[in-house]
Amino acid sequence: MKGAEVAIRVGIVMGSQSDWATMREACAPLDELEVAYETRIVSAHRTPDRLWEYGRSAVERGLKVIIAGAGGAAHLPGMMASKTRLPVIGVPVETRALKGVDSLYSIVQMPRGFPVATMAIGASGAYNAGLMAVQILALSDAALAERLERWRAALSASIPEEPSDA
Ligand SMILES: Nc1c(C(=O)O)ncn1[C@@H]1O[C@H](COP(=O)(O)O)[C@@H](O)[C@H]1O
Repeated sequence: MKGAEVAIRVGIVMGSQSDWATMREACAPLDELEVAYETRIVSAHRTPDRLWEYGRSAVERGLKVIIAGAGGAAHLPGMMASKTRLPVIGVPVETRALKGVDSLYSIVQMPRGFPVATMAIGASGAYNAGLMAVQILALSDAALAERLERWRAALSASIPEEPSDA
């Protein structure tokens, strides 16, 4: 749900347009569970002033959670976490040279005091980042918690008990 009328609670930022193919996966659970979000390209390396302003204004703009995805020398999630007290969920984007292990290590090894909740590499990590944002918001939103419970029950029910050849 790309927020127009409703309050935007989740900010999805990524280091480059080239991350969008991965980061769009984070939108799926937010759309399904009716959580408004915005998407922005913000780079610690290429647009440091944009990063600073985004992190500085995030709380006053009403955001509750930030999802940050980047690849390679992925400093964006950590730098975002240094600028805002909002929870930052990091998504390591897969890279050609090092398969995203470079991104993962860049994001996950934060110094004590400034954590980034780091997901798995790639599209599944981005999807889970969206879901994690929903879970955080559901802590203080009973209607969302209810939708999330139903969504989880439906997912569990869709998993077959036995494997099949089909
Ligand atoms: N890791 C970062 C940051 C950052 O961390 O600030 N800014 C861009 N990038 C990454 O560079 C990769 C290649 O970007 P291009 O495809 O634009 O050359 C992307 O995965 C992006 O996240």
